[in-house]
Amino acid sequence: MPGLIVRRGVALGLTVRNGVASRLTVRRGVARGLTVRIGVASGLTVRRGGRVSPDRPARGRAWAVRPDWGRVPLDRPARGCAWADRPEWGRARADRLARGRARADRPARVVLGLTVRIGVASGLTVRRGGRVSPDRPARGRAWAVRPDWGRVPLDRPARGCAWADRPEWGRARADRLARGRARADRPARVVLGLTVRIGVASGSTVRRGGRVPPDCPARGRARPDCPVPGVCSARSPGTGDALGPPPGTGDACGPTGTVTRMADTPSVTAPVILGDEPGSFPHGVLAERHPALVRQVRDAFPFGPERLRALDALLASCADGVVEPLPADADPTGRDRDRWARWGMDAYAGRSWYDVPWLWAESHFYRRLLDAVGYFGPGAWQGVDPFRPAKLAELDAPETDEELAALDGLDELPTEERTRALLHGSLWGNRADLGFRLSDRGAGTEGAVEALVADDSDALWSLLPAPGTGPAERGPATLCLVADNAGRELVPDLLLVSHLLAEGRVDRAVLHVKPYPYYVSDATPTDVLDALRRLVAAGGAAAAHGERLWTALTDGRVTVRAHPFSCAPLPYADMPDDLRADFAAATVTVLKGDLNYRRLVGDRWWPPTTSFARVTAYFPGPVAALRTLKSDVVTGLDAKTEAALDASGERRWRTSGTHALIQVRS
Ligand SMILES: O=P(O)(O)OC[C@H]1O[C@](O)(CO)[C@@H](O)[C@@H]1O
Repeated sequence: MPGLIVRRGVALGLTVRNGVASRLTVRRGVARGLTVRIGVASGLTVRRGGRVSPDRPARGRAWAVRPDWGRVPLDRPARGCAWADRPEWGRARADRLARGRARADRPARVVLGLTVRIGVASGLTVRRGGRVSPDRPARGRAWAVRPDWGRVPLDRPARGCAWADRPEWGRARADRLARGRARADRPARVVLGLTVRIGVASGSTVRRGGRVPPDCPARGRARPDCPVPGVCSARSPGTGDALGPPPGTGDACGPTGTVTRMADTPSVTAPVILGDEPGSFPHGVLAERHPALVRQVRDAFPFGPERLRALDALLASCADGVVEPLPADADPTGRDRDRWARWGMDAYAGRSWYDVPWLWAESHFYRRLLDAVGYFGPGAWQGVDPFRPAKLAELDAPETDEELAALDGLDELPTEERTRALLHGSLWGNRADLGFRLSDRGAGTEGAVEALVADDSDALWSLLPAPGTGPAERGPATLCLVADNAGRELVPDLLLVSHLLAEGRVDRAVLHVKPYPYYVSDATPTDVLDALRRLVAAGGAAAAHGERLWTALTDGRVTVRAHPFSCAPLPYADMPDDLRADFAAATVTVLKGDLNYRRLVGDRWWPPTTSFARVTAYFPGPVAALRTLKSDVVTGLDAKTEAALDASGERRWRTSGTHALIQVRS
């Protein structure tokens, strides 16, 4: 219903947090501060499509008011009445003060806000080694104490005694509460901290336009009978794609245009990972890896002036610019532009690459890179995979020869061991990722903790029929394997499929690959053919697998699918109906790799002990993840494993690819 919504509210909150962590320098200090911020902002956002995500200030929870000029992104106020309010004049950024309910405050048109903050912080930091500047914190200036377990990055407290304190258990993040003196608090190893927060926030939001559920605007508090987190426009016929809820939230549109949580999706959620924290892994991917990739592709082909200009423009944009709509010539059919519009382009165009969900930004980068090289044509470069030379080089590498030759020895092993070896080959094959190698020079260090941080392989095997039982006795068993990288990952994936077919543990396999080159080495149909040829040409046991797969492809027991959603910048919770039906029909769906994992659980700052089964409850059938850890998101760890990883001193255990997991939801 088009309309006007006015919201007002006041929230009071008190948070007391404390923590102790251990190792290394000693700093002591007490800071007291009082900040009063008053902001008035007005801005105008023009959107097409009229989608409005209403505010969801839950009962008893504070919410954020952000007086930004112009663009207003997500506010995610903390659980337990912390609040977020950052009156940045200029580029608006997301506040992620703590885990908790997310609230989208996007299409705000006029925002008035008043925040009073009172803070007391005291702390003790112990450091060994490293460089310590004892003269800061200076008298009269507050500084931040952050009782984080694990990595402690930059704190930049505000001028005039503002203070930042964000006791996240898990990965610490930068606080950039305001411009002002920065102070590096990095290699702290022992941190004791106590934080008291007292907050009062009041604000009002006025919105015009869009579709607003009339029963939801709360006064002071949201009404408990107002569970609708977003409003949908009509479904786009034939695509199955949902329109309406903020892209990447995991919400979906029901057929009537109302928003529903995906069935069984846990109501508790966590902040979406963004790339806006200098020094963080996602930021490094956007700020360093992407420009490096553009340069690499630029040097690898004899592109003409037009392509070179496009690559240079992408180089300038991807590190410092904003997301731009797809140009008209990027997609002669127009279909892809429509898809990207549904996948969030309208909401994100004009925003910094760093301020949109990291998954979205990263995925979109690859789409732009293909535009720049002329992949979508028309022209001589149409359909030329810019990553193919690297993929082929990997297939031809001596390491691949060695791995294929080792297959000959596998036949000696009992079936169970062979099955395990092939599963692990496929799992660890995920480390062979060309994009990842661009920046991961430190990977390879084995830590004190078991490399496999979760192992549900027994549960995986229990989903498949026992070897030797035929489909006549128990109905056909179908494996959906959602592949990840080509080359040295795809080869062991194919070997696993071939083995399971040979053992009679699956009768059919559907191999999902990407419709176009993506994340450097992700497998496309062409890469499947290259891998198959490589197997057949290798001789020995490898060739036998290659021939078995060849036959299975020709008789339909193995099929290859390249669904457009495989290159969508969204979580699987937003998958369209036809893909959902595919997964629903499978006996089990195995998702390979890091990117698929991010999309499966949602690319969010979950506490690592969050139940994998809960966050994947929306998935339409039994699902397994085989992944080496190459980005921050992780779920399903037991508390002991998490503690051991944090205590291990391997600061990059989430991102270095040294650890892996096999997780299953039956
Ligand atoms: O090939 P994979 O395992 O999906 O890994 C790709 C991953 O690599 C990264 O680009 C970083 O290593 C992540 O952003 C992404 O999730």
